[in-house]
Order: sequence, then structure tokens, then C-alpha cells
Amino acid sequence: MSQSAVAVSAPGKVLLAGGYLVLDRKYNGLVFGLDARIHVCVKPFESSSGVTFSEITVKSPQFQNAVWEYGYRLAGEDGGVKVTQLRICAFRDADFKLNRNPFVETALAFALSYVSSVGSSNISPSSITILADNDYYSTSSASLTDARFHDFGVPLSEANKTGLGSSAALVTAFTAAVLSYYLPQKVFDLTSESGKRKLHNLAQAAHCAAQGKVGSGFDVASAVYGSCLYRRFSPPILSAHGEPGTPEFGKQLVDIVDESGTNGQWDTEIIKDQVKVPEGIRLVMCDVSCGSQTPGMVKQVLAWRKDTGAEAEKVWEGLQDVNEGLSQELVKLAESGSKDYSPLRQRIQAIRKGIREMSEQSGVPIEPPAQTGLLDACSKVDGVIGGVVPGAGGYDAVALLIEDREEVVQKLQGLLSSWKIEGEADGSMGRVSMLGVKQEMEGVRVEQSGKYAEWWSE
Ligand SMILES: Nc1ncnc2c1ncn2[C@@H]1O[C@H](COP(=O)(O)OP(=O)(O)OP(=O)(O)O)[C@@H](O)[C@H]1O
Ligand SMILES: C[C@@](O)(CCOP(=O)(O)O)CC(=O)O
Repeated sequence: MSQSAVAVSAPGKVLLAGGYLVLDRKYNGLVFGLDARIHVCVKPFESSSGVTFSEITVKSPQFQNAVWEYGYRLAGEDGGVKVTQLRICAFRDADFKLNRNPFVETALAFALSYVSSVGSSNISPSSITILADNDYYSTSSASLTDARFHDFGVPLSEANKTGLGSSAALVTAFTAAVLSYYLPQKVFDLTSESGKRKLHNLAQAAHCAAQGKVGSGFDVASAVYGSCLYRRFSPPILSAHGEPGTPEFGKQLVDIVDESGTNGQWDTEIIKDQVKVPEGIRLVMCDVSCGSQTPGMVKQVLAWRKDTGAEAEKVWEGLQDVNEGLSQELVKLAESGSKDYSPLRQRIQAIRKGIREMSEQSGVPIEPPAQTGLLDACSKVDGVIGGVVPGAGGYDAVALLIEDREEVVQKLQGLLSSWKIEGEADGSMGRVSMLGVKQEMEGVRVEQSGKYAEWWSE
């Protein structure tokens, strides 16, 4: 049976409040989806020789050597589907690193294992194309064209990511597209709440397996559901499975995704009706080119929390309070239509004060002085309400709330165009650039596959 092409997209993210706290179910985080999306299209494999093998080809035509070819087979003892990269030696990047993509490979193995367990084990060859909206990667303005999907002209390993959550959006859109392509709608329907819930569970499992750690999962949750107040799932829900191809992996995965096993229900909490951006306010993301090592920062903050006990808990409880104050003030402004932004400005300043306190007590540069200087300068621009270091903080980015007027954007860009920021790691001077993204309330969604036709990779 030849399947018709399918296409799915998922949004990027910014954790505006709740960085680090969201790792503990006692606290939640305010995460906004962003209108920079990762798009994934799946279509039948068109073999030039007319002979087809059990092969699935994945391509990212915006990057050099971004082709991954996989063989796949049903594993014995209900092991799901084993995926093996073919012709891996064909491409090595400039550092001679093998051209592997753990997020693509793992998402494919998990999705096919689920398909073979709940649907048909007869999985036909297919061709998968990944396209990313341009703001996921920073590039020199000289090379920018007005192409819908920019050709970045470098291998993925050399692309400068901007911190919008490319891997979470990729795994979510990729998983949704593969399930939608291989499963009948009566088994998996992305437009239904139960379909989104199954996608969330499977994408969280695949994303954690691919990155080799279980973070809070806020990024996958916002890729599925869009902007929301997010309370993480209990980590043990993901402890009950082996690797694709190992005995019982198929059943273990179905039990996790369908919540049918002894593991029980996922306890993720997604609240959407308490997240709003008032008319007339815009969320702005600025990429800071110094960058930080998030995993190391997370480890250090958690060690501080463990070692400091009640003192650290007081800081986190205080941050939770002011974080809740921010989302409540945004809802209040959205519902009242008021243009008095001074309470909102104060809420943002209170969050920054709590973050700086955590920085000072833990010794981790979450809002380091260089970022404090940048945020203070931005907040003085007429029409800028305030801003924070999002997520894990450091030198990656700043997120601002501004009045959505062109003159405010112009003034802000004037400030940033000449701003130089000193990174902590090596004292290098970084630049700050405003991204074109805005807040996006919608999560994963089905797209018309025809609109990607010119980018179909043959
Ligand atoms: N367009 C793409 N095509 C294929 N794989 C991609 C693409 N974009 C990202 N990836 C995969 O995701 C990985 C980036 O994931 P990583 O966890 O390093 O960063 P991230 O935190 O998800 O990204 P960001 O910095 O955007 O928040 C890449 O190394 C690659 O494996
Ligand atoms: C520090 C943390 O709470 C958020 C990290 O956010 P980001 O990747 O810096 O956007 C980690 C997590 O939630 O997984």
C-alpha cells in the first residue's frame, strides 16, 4: 500500500521563568513556544533502480553532508525495530567526526518500534526531509538570503545554534511525522488529545535516550503543546525500558507511551489557560554569541542545592513565588487590556533579583554581571518592559518583553548593534543579535506536505 506524504512542524521554546526549578516536580516553569519551527516531511522512498530495500533515508538539505541512511529490521523477542546507519564512512565532517545524528537515529528507532508494536510490522521504505526555520542557527548577514529555508552551507556540526531547542522540536516533529505516516488515523491521530499525549510520551522517551540524560523535558512538552505552565514528569517513568532491539523493548515502549503497564500514568502537568501574552506586548529573543555550557551549570546548581539544604530551598521557593507572579500579571494584563506595565516591570525585576541571588550563592554565572549590564541597558530603552536570562542562563541569550511597536524594535536594535559583551570562559568579546522570532501559542501541527515540494530531497 503506497502511503501518501505527510508533513508536521513543531515550535522552538524559551523557558522564560523556572530555569533549574523545573527540574523538581515541586516547582513549575513558564515556557513559551516560538514561531521558529522544525518541519519534517515523510514520503515514499523513490528508488532510481526500481528495486527497494528496507531502507529509510533522512536528509537536512540546509546543511552539507546532512544525509543519514538507515537499514531497519524487526528484532526478535519483541525487541521492537533495530535501526542501523548505512554507508557511515561516506561522510566525515571537517574534524573527521563520523556523520552520525543520535537524535534522528534514536527518534527513528523508537518511532518504528512503536509502529511495529501497535500497527503493522510491514514497514515500507521512506524518504524523510528535515527543514528548520532560519532563526535556529545564526549566520553572517552577508550569506543571508530571503529563502524560506536558508542553505547554511556548512555541516550541522559547524552550525551556530541559537538555543531555541532544535533537538526537542526535531524529535517531536520527526516522531509525529513517522507515526502519522506509518499508522492509520484510528490508531494514531495527531489532531486528537490522546494522540498528542502519546506523542509527548514517545518524544520525551526518545529525546532523553538520544541526549543520554533525563532533563526536565520542558522543551519537548512545549514542542508538543506550545506555550504552557509546565510541571515535569517523574523520572522513574522512563526507567522501565531497554534499548531498541533488546528483548521486550517493544512492549516496554508501548507500556510507557500508552500508559498501559505497571509504570502507570505520566504525571506531567500542562496548563495552557494561565499563559498569555497581552495584546500589544511582544516577546523578543536575543542571541548572545559567547555561549555557556548548560550541563555543567546544571550539575553545579544541583550540587549547591543538595549541599545547602534549607537555605537553597528558600531561594527556590522565593523564585517560584515571583515566577508565578509574572504569569499571573501577564494573564491580568491580557484579560484587562490595561497598558500599565509597571507591575509587570516589577515582577521581572523580582525574578532577576532571585536569579542573581541563586547565582551568588551557587557560584554559577546564571545572570553574570555582563548579562546584568545588557539587561539593565535594554530595560532603559523606551518601550522595553524588562528581560531575563532564560532557561539555564549564562551567556547564551536574553529574553525581553517589549511593547510591540516598530519604534521600540528600532531603538532596541540600535542599542544591540554596537553592544559588546565579554564572555566569562575565555574573556572573548561577543555580539548580541535580535532574532526574528515571536511567541507562538500553538504546539505541534500537521502541515500541507505540498508546501515543501521545492525542498523535497530526492
Ligand atoms: N536541522 C537539523 N537537522 C538534523 N538534525 C538536527 C537539526 N537541528 C538540530 N539537529 C540535531 O539536534 C542536535 C542539537 O541538539 P543539542 O541538544 O546539542 O542542542 P539543543 O539544546 O537541542 O539546541 P538549541 O541550542 O537549539 O536549544 C544536533 O547536533 C543534531 O543532532
Ligand atoms: C536548566 C534547565 O532547567 C533549563 C535549561 O534551559 P535551556 O536549555 O538553557 O533553554 C534544565 C532543564 O529544565 O532540563
